[in-house]
Amino acid sequence: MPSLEEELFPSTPGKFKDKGGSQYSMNRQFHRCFASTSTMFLWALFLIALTASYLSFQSFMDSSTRYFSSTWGGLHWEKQVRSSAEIRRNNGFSVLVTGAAGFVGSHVSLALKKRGDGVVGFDNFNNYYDPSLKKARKALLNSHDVFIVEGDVNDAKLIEKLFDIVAFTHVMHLAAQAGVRYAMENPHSYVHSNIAGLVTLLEACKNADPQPAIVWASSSSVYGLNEDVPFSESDRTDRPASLYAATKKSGEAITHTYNHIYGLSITGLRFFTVYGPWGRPDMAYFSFTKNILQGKPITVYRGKNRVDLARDFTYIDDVVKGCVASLDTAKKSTGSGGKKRGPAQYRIFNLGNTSPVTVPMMVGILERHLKVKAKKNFVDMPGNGDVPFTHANISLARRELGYKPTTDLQTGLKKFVKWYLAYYGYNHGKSVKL
Ligand SMILES: O=C(O)[C@H]1O[C@H](OP(=O)(O)OP(=O)(O)OC[C@H]2O[C@@H](n3ccc(=O)[nH]c3=O)[C@H](O)[C@@H]2O)[C@H](O)[C@@H](O)[C@@H]1O
Repeated sequence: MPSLEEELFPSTPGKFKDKGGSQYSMNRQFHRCFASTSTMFLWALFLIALTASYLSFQSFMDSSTRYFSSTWGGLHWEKQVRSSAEIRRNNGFSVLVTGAAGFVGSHVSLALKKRGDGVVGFDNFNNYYDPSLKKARKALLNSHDVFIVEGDVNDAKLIEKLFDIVAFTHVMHLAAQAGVRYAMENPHSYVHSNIAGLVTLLEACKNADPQPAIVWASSSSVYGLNEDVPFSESDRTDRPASLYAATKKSGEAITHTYNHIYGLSITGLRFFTVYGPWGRPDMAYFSFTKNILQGKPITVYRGKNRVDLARDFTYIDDVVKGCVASLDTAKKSTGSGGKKRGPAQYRIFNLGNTSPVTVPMMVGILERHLKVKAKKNFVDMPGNGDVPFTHANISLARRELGYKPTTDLQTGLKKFVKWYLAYYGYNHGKSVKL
């Protein structure tokens, strides 16, 4: 005899043999029908309860994850933000520096703090390159009373909170997914930081009252396949050679929209291969130094017809002066309550050095400073987003910002090598840090 369970939930279709007809059969059908309706009802209830408990569990998990992983909030945290933002000079600024634990961000933060501006840093400490270097930069900034908020530029709530606490006069937006060739490995990280993150930040700036003026990092890579030298701001930038360049170019278009609709004051800076102490380990001069000291070979790319690649390498201190001058000359944003009250400033500047150096020449300078011969493998430039050369025309920045780079590659790399040896020692990664 089949059990009730078997009757209600027959395990095989073969069990339904009675096609009906008899009273007994009709009763059974009625019973079956009633039983299946009430069962369906019970099941529906069960599913609703299950869904509801799943949803509340999810929201509990969300809030608890946020609570546990959150490194922001609370009275002490707010006090740190406020104190870091304190202005200590007449007519000084309070600046939110995104990417403050990064290469350019840490240098700019220090320069601003040293002259008496209030600086609040912001960084997500991601592991694109060794986060311990970012932590070391953070420690350096902390020792100069610059507090770095740990967070992602996509975190709208956190940015909004920062604007609630501090009426930032300026935002120096340097947080980005950098690196030209890595874009082929991890394309979405570029969209996440350089596009989505940028929009989130601009939304917060647009809503802030007063609105800050924004200075942000574009890139020389936007010139892409441009062949007019030197590169001028008015040259074509619609032929990017990498997704990285495309996201920076998009950033220029996006910031223009926010300037046009909401009156945000915008200055975009096209950096040209910035290098120096506390630099980025993913960049060629840095990774070459590491390999040369460890006796490992380096790969030197060559362009078409074996032409050497060249870059307008720009020293960090020169770039910092350009960044600070951009903040100093930025006009106020004109919007409030999400509405533009009048036309706002929109600028783009090249911050380069105006004297390109070939990659093999850069290696030669490193060899001299390191007193070690490099093992060079020359390889044809892979089609991975690289451009053959960059060369900045800086007349506009000179005229409008008083920008005047003073450090040649020889001098700048000497300072870099000195820092590198003090920081890592001669055998980076193989011996104890000095
Ligand atoms: O100024 C810019 O627009 C860009 O400058 C650099 O990009 P890049 O000039 O490609 O800098 P590196 O990655 O340090 O490369 C410098 C040169 O060395 C070459 N290289 C790189 C790596 C390598 O193993 N071998 C090699 O010959 C590259 O082809 C390039 O010509 C930065 O990485 C970007 O974030 C920045 O936006």
